[in-house]
Amino acid sequence: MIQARGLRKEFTVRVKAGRLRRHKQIRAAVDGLDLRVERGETVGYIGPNGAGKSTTLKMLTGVLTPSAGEVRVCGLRPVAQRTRLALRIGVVFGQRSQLWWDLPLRDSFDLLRHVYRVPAAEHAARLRHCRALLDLDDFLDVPVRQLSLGQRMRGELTAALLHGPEVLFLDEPTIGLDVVSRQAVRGFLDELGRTGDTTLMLTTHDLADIERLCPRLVVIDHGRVVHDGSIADLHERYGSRRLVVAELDAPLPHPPTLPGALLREVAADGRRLVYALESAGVAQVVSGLAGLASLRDLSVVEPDIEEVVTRLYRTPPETTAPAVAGTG
Ligand SMILES: Nc1ncnc2c1ncn2[C@@H]1O[C@H](COP(=O)(O)OP(=O)(O)OP(=O)(O)O)[C@@H](O)[C@H]1O
Repeated sequence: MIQARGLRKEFTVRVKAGRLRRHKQIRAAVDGLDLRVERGETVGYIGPNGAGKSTTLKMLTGVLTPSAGEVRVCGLRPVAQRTRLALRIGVVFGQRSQLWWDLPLRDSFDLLRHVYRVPAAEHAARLRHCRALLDLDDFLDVPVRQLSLGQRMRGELTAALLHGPEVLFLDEPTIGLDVVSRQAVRGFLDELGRTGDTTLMLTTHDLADIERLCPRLVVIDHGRVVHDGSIADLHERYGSRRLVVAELDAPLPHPPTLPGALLREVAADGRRLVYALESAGVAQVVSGLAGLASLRDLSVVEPDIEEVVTRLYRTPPETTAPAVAGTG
């Protein structure tokens, strides 16, 4: 559904060269991007501020003309075939609206039916589905300008889906939303992704979005892909470890050394030990500990996505290991 090869976008910027002088410099916001996304995939497209995510989405949706490289979405060239492409994709850019500001949401949806020439029955069925899942009924008759951000975002999602797009692009769909709206939007996208009919590509800074929605993560930095794979691949690559946390009835004279596990932490009173699993499994560590001490409580802590993403963003792109191969 999405294919990009050597995709590049340069911008000319003016940089300071002395007290009053400025000279022009060309900067690549996207620098040779290769990407292939299959039908029905959900891809999280993440990276630090200024990495080139929005610029990529703008090239994929035909808003920006690439400086170099090839790109196809639904087999179409986004800029040259923008009108045809618009019928096959949906776009939700958090900062922009595709709704009519002074009209009630319901009327915006109706207008979109005419813009996209969607048969009435199809339109009604999709709208029914979105109304139910996104709880739109309370504010369907309210002018868009009076909606809260969360209500508007639910309206934007509906608007983007009423013509039955094959690919949905979302730029920060949960930014600025309260907890309830965020959960509603996330749950809706999760369901949409699971049905497998719609290909989803979303940018986000919200790690909960990533964990809930994205079986595949493409991470970019300075316009280049630095990781393409699952969250598990990311943990693997950065050596994230599951932790076994043991609470003891009484402290041991020396915290035990266990094969295949690294002692990470001992609480001041010696009753709480934290082991990071290396080659050992949970069962091995637990039975090792149980043979040496009386255990009060045990828990296993999964590796933290925030920690691994922080480490990934801090690693300069030149020194980042080659990307893990994604699907296709
Ligand atoms: N129209 C423009 N003119 C000049 N530079 C631009 C333009 N648009 C983007 N850039 C630059 O390109 C780089 C990538 O910007 P982009 O908006 O794609 O990043 P992003 O990954 O979406 O960032 P964020 O997470 O902050 O939204 C940035 O350095 C930005 O300043």
